[in-house]
Amino acid sequence: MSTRIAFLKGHGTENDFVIVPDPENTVDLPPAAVAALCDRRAGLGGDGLLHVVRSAAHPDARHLAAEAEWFMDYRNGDGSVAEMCGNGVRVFARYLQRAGHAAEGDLVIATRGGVKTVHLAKNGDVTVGMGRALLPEGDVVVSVGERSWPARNVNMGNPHAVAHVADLDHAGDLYTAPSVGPAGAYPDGVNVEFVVDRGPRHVAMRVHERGSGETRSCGTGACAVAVATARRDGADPAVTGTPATYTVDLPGGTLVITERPDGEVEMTGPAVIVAEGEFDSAWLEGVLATTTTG
Ligand SMILES: N[C@@H](CCC[C@H](N)C(=O)O)C(=O)O
Repeated sequence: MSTRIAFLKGHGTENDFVIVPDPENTVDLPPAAVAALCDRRAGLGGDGLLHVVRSAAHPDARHLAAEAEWFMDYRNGDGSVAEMCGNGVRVFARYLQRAGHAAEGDLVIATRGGVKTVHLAKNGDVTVGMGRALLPEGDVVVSVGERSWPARNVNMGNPHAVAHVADLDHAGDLYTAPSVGPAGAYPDGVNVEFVVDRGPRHVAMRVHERGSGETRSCGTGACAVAVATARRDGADPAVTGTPATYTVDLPGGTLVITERPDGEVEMTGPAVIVAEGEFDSAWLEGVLATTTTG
Protein backbone atom coordinates (compact mmCIF):
# COMPACT_ATOMS: atom_id res chain seq x y z
CA MET A 1 0.00 0.00 0.00
CA SER A 2 1.39 3.37 -0.92
CA THR A 3 1.66 6.10 1.69
CA ARG A 4 2.59 9.76 1.60
CA ILE A 5 5.94 10.60 3.16
CA ALA A 6 6.56 14.18 4.30
CA PHE A 7 9.72 16.02 3.27
CA LEU A 8 11.10 19.54 3.26
CA LYS A 9 13.82 21.18 1.24
CA GLY A 10 16.35 23.51 2.85
CA HIS A 11 19.82 24.95 2.42
CA GLY A 12 22.66 26.60 4.30
CA THR A 13 24.77 28.85 2.06
CA GLU A 14 23.37 26.80 -0.85
CA ASN A 15 24.52 23.45 0.49
CA ASP A 16 21.08 21.92 0.00
CA PHE A 17 19.29 19.08 1.70
CA VAL A 18 16.21 16.92 1.50
CA ILE A 19 14.80 16.82 5.04
CA VAL A 20 12.80 13.75 6.09
CA PRO A 21 11.08 14.19 9.47
CA ASP A 22 10.72 10.72 10.96
CA PRO A 23 10.65 11.02 14.78
CA GLU A 24 10.13 7.31 15.47
CA ASN A 25 12.52 6.08 12.72
CA THR A 26 9.91 4.24 10.68
CA VAL A 27 10.98 5.35 7.17
CA ASP A 28 13.38 2.88 5.56
CA LEU A 29 16.19 4.87 3.93
CA PRO A 30 18.81 2.51 2.49
CA PRO A 31 21.62 4.20 0.49
CA ALA A 32 19.80 3.71 -2.84
CA ALA A 33 16.70 5.48 -1.47
CA VAL A 34 18.79 8.43 -0.27
CA ALA A 35 20.58 8.63 -3.64
CA ALA A 36 17.20 8.55 -5.46
CA LEU A 37 15.75 11.31 -3.27
CA CYS A 38 18.88 13.47 -3.72
CA ASP A 39 18.95 12.95 -7.51
CA ARG A 40 18.50 16.40 -9.11
CA ARG A 41 16.72 15.14 -12.22
CA ALA A 42 14.75 12.06 -11.20
CA GLY A 43 14.31 12.85 -7.50
CA LEU A 44 13.84 15.84 -5.19
CA GLY A 45 17.46 17.00 -5.41
CA GLY A 46 20.04 17.73 -2.74
CA ASP A 47 23.70 17.53 -1.79
CA GLY A 48 22.60 15.40 1.14
CA LEU A 49 19.69 14.24 3.26
CA LEU A 50 18.81 15.13 6.84
CA HIS A 51 16.84 12.30 8.46
CA VAL A 52 15.21 13.84 11.55
CA VAL A 53 14.87 11.15 14.21
CA ARG A 54 14.48 11.13 18.00
CA SER A 55 17.82 10.00 19.45
CA ALA A 56 16.04 7.33 21.49
CA ALA A 57 14.65 5.78 18.27
CA HIS A 58 17.96 5.42 16.39
CA PRO A 59 20.59 2.76 17.15
CA ASP A 60 23.44 5.20 16.34
CA ALA A 61 22.17 7.81 18.82
CA ARG A 62 20.39 5.94 21.60
CA HIS A 63 23.41 6.50 23.88
CA LEU A 64 23.00 10.27 23.39
CA ALA A 65 19.25 10.40 24.13
CA ALA A 66 19.69 11.74 27.68
CA GLU A 67 21.70 14.69 26.29
CA ALA A 68 19.88 15.52 23.07
CA GLU A 69 16.30 14.67 22.06
CA TRP A 70 16.93 14.91 18.29
CA PHE A 71 19.46 13.08 16.13
CA MET A 72 20.68 14.32 12.75
CA ASP A 73 21.02 11.07 10.76
CA TYR A 74 23.03 12.72 7.96
CA ARG A 75 23.60 11.09 4.56
CA ASN A 76 25.60 12.29 1.59
CA GLY A 77 23.92 12.59 -1.82
CA ASP A 78 25.30 9.21 -2.92
CA GLY A 79 23.66 7.57 0.12
CA SER A 80 26.82 7.18 2.18
CA VAL A 81 26.82 8.00 5.89
CA ALA A 82 29.00 10.85 7.21
CA GLU A 83 29.91 11.73 10.76
CA MET A 84 29.04 15.42 10.55
CA CYS A 85 27.61 18.13 8.36
CA GLY A 86 28.04 21.73 9.52
CA ASN A 87 25.56 23.35 7.14
CA GLY A 88 23.23 20.43 7.80
CA VAL A 89 23.17 21.07 11.55
CA ARG A 90 22.09 24.67 11.02
CA VAL A 91 19.32 23.62 8.62
CA PHE A 92 18.31 20.80 10.98
CA ALA A 93 17.97 23.35 13.80
CA ARG A 94 15.89 25.62 11.56
CA TYR A 95 13.60 22.67 10.80
CA LEU A 96 13.19 21.91 14.54
CA GLN A 97 12.25 25.55 15.12
CA ARG A 98 9.73 25.57 12.27
CA ALA A 99 8.17 22.30 13.51
CA GLY A 100 7.81 23.71 17.03
CA HIS A 101 10.39 21.35 18.54
CA ALA A 102 12.81 24.20 19.37
CA ALA A 103 12.59 27.92 20.05
CA GLU A 104 14.91 30.86 19.39
CA GLY A 105 17.94 30.54 21.68
CA ASP A 106 19.99 27.48 22.58
CA LEU A 107 19.41 23.83 21.77
CA VAL A 108 21.44 20.65 21.37
CA ILE A 109 21.49 18.19 18.47
CA ALA A 110 22.99 14.71 18.45
CA THR A 111 25.13 13.78 15.44
CA ARG A 112 27.48 10.88 14.69
CA GLY A 113 30.23 13.39 15.51
CA GLY A 114 28.85 13.97 19.02
CA VAL A 115 26.33 16.37 20.54
CA LYS A 116 26.46 19.88 19.04
CA THR A 117 25.29 23.06 20.76
CA VAL A 118 23.30 25.39 18.53
CA HIS A 119 22.12 28.97 18.95
CA LEU A 120 19.18 30.20 16.87
CA ALA A 121 19.60 33.98 16.85
CA LYS A 122 16.85 36.56 16.42
CA ASN A 123 18.52 37.90 13.25
CA GLY A 124 18.16 34.52 11.53
CA ASP A 125 21.77 33.42 11.90
CA VAL A 126 22.55 30.04 13.41
CA THR A 127 25.74 29.44 15.42
CA VAL A 128 27.00 25.92 16.02
CA GLY A 129 29.61 24.75 18.53
CA MET A 130 31.49 22.42 16.22
CA GLY A 131 33.88 20.99 18.82
CA ARG A 132 37.65 20.81 18.46
CA ALA A 133 39.59 20.27 15.27
CA LEU A 134 42.10 17.43 15.23
CA LEU A 135 45.23 17.96 13.16
CA PRO A 136 46.77 14.56 12.52
CA GLU A 137 50.53 14.73 11.86
CA GLY A 138 51.90 13.85 8.44
CA ASP A 139 52.21 15.50 5.05
CA VAL A 140 49.27 15.31 2.71
CA VAL A 141 49.32 16.24 -0.97
CA VAL A 142 46.30 17.20 -3.10
CA SER A 143 46.55 16.89 -6.90
CA VAL A 144 44.37 17.94 -9.83
CA GLY A 145 45.73 17.08 -13.25
CA GLU A 146 49.34 18.29 -13.47
CA ARG A 147 49.10 20.49 -10.36
CA SER A 148 49.85 19.41 -6.78
CA TRP A 149 49.73 21.28 -3.47
CA PRO A 150 50.83 20.42 0.06
CA ALA A 151 47.72 20.20 2.22
CA ARG A 152 46.77 20.12 5.90
CA ASN A 153 44.93 17.15 7.34
CA VAL A 154 42.11 18.49 9.54
CA ASN A 155 39.43 16.38 11.19
CA MET A 156 36.20 18.15 12.19
CA GLY A 157 34.50 14.90 13.11
CA ASN A 158 34.81 14.17 9.38
CA PRO A 159 38.04 14.20 7.34
CA HIS A 160 39.37 17.15 5.34
CA ALA A 161 42.46 17.97 3.26
CA VAL A 162 42.98 21.74 3.02
CA ALA A 163 45.19 23.09 0.22
CA HIS A 164 46.14 26.78 -0.02
CA VAL A 165 46.36 27.60 -3.73
CA ALA A 166 47.17 30.66 -5.87
CA ASP A 167 43.89 30.62 -7.81
CA LEU A 168 40.63 28.73 -7.18
CA ASP A 169 40.34 28.05 -10.92
CA HIS A 170 43.44 25.86 -10.64
CA ALA A 171 41.19 23.23 -9.02
CA GLY A 172 39.60 22.75 -12.46
CA ASP A 173 36.00 21.65 -12.99
CA LEU A 174 36.07 19.23 -10.02
CA TYR A 175 33.75 16.84 -11.87
CA THR A 176 35.88 14.09 -10.41
CA ALA A 177 37.49 13.89 -6.99
CA PRO A 178 41.00 15.36 -6.62
CA SER A 179 43.69 12.80 -5.78
CA VAL A 180 44.93 12.91 -2.22
CA GLY A 181 48.10 11.18 -1.06
CA PRO A 182 49.84 9.39 0.42
CA ALA A 183 47.76 6.28 -0.19
CA GLY A 184 46.05 5.25 3.04
CA ALA A 185 46.04 8.77 4.55
CA TYR A 186 42.24 8.79 4.43
CA PRO A 187 40.97 5.20 4.55
CA ASP A 188 37.33 6.38 4.62
CA GLY A 189 37.68 9.03 1.90
CA VAL A 190 38.09 12.77 2.32
CA ASN A 191 36.57 16.17 1.66
CA VAL A 192 39.03 18.43 -0.19
CA GLU A 193 39.16 22.22 0.21
CA PHE A 194 41.00 24.70 -2.05
CA VAL A 195 41.66 28.09 -0.40
CA VAL A 196 42.84 31.52 -1.53
CA ASP A 197 43.44 34.67 0.51
CA ARG A 198 41.04 37.55 0.17
CA GLY A 199 42.43 39.84 2.92
CA PRO A 200 43.42 39.74 6.59
CA ARG A 201 41.61 36.77 8.17
CA HIS A 202 39.45 36.55 5.07
CA VAL A 203 39.63 33.64 2.64
CA ALA A 204 37.62 32.11 -0.20
CA MET A 205 37.30 28.39 -0.90
CA ARG A 206 35.91 25.68 -3.12
CA VAL A 207 35.21 22.18 -1.91
CA HIS A 208 34.90 18.71 -3.36
CA GLU A 209 32.86 16.70 -0.87
CA ARG A 210 33.16 13.00 -0.23
CA GLY A 211 29.87 11.45 -1.32
CA SER A 212 28.45 14.59 -2.97
CA GLY A 213 31.00 16.06 -5.43
CA GLU A 214 31.62 19.79 -5.68
CA THR A 215 29.07 21.64 -3.55
CA ARG A 216 28.44 25.37 -3.12
CA SER A 217 29.32 25.23 0.57
CA CYS A 218 30.59 22.96 3.32
CA GLY A 219 30.37 23.99 6.99
CA THR A 220 32.87 21.48 8.35
CA GLY A 221 35.08 22.36 5.36
CA ALA A 222 34.96 26.08 6.23
CA CYS A 223 35.93 25.22 9.82
CA ALA A 224 38.82 23.06 8.59
CA VAL A 225 39.93 25.91 6.32
CA ALA A 226 39.83 28.47 9.15
CA VAL A 227 41.85 26.20 11.45
CA ALA A 228 44.42 25.33 8.77
CA THR A 229 44.77 28.99 7.79
CA ALA A 230 45.21 30.09 11.40
CA ARG A 231 48.09 27.58 11.73
CA ARG A 232 49.64 28.87 8.50
CA ASP A 233 49.25 32.48 9.73
CA GLY A 234 50.85 31.76 13.13
CA ALA A 235 47.50 32.59 14.74
CA ASP A 236 46.88 29.32 16.63
CA PRO A 237 44.59 30.51 19.49
CA ALA A 238 46.06 27.92 21.86
CA VAL A 239 49.43 29.69 21.40
CA THR A 240 48.35 33.33 21.10
CA GLY A 241 45.68 33.10 23.83
CA THR A 242 43.24 35.04 21.65
CA PRO A 243 40.40 33.74 19.47
CA ALA A 244 41.01 33.60 15.72
CA THR A 245 38.04 34.60 13.57
CA TYR A 246 38.04 34.02 9.81
CA THR A 247 35.48 35.08 7.23
CA VAL A 248 35.15 32.26 4.71
CA ASP A 249 33.55 32.99 1.33
CA LEU A 250 32.10 30.03 -0.52
CA PRO A 251 30.34 29.93 -3.88
CA GLY A 252 26.98 29.80 -2.02
CA GLY A 253 27.57 32.41 0.67
CA THR A 254 29.72 33.38 3.64
CA LEU A 255 30.41 31.64 6.95
CA VAL A 256 32.18 33.14 9.96
CA ILE A 257 34.39 30.75 11.90
CA THR A 258 36.01 31.39 15.29
CA GLU A 259 38.49 29.12 17.00
CA ARG A 260 38.90 29.83 20.71
CA PRO A 261 42.01 29.36 22.87
CA ASP A 262 40.46 26.21 24.38
CA GLY A 263 40.27 24.79 20.83
CA GLU A 264 36.49 25.00 20.44
CA VAL A 265 35.41 26.03 16.94
CA GLU A 266 32.22 28.01 16.33
CA MET A 267 30.51 28.46 12.97
CA THR A 268 27.88 31.11 12.18
CA GLY A 269 25.77 31.29 9.04
CA PRO A 270 22.25 31.23 7.62
CA ALA A 271 19.79 28.33 7.39
CA VAL A 272 16.72 28.41 5.20
CA ILE A 273 13.72 26.13 4.70
CA VAL A 274 12.59 26.53 1.10
CA ALA A 275 9.60 24.24 0.65
CA GLU A 276 7.69 21.31 2.04
CA GLY A 277 5.65 18.56 0.51
CA GLU A 278 5.04 14.84 0.29
CA PHE A 279 6.29 12.06 -1.95
CA ASP A 280 4.67 8.76 -2.68
CA SER A 281 6.26 5.70 -1.07
CA ALA A 282 5.29 3.75 -4.24
CA TRP A 283 7.63 5.96 -6.31
CA LEU A 284 10.53 5.21 -3.99
CA GLU A 285 9.73 1.48 -3.87
CA GLY A 286 9.65 1.45 -7.69
CA VAL A 287 13.06 3.13 -7.85
CA LEU A 288 14.47 0.69 -5.31
CA ALA A 289 13.07 -2.32 -7.19
CA THR A 290 14.79 -1.09 -10.38
CA THR A 291 18.06 -0.48 -8.51
CA THR A 292 17.99 -3.93 -6.95
CA THR A 293 17.10 -5.79 -10.13
CA GLY A 294 19.53 -3.68 -12.18
N1 LIG B 1 28.40 19.63 3.56
C1 LIG B 1 28.71 19.20 4.85
C2 LIG B 1 29.61 18.02 4.99
C3 LIG B 1 28.86 16.74 4.61
C4 LIG B 1 29.64 15.47 4.87
C5 LIG B 1 30.82 15.28 3.96
N2 LIG B 1 30.46 15.20 2.57
C6 LIG B 1 31.55 14.00 4.40
O1 LIG B 1 31.37 12.94 3.78
O2 LIG B 1 32.31 14.08 5.38
C7 LIG B 1 29.06 20.34 5.79
O3 LIG B 1 28.42 21.39 5.65
O4 LIG B 1 29.85 20.16 6.70
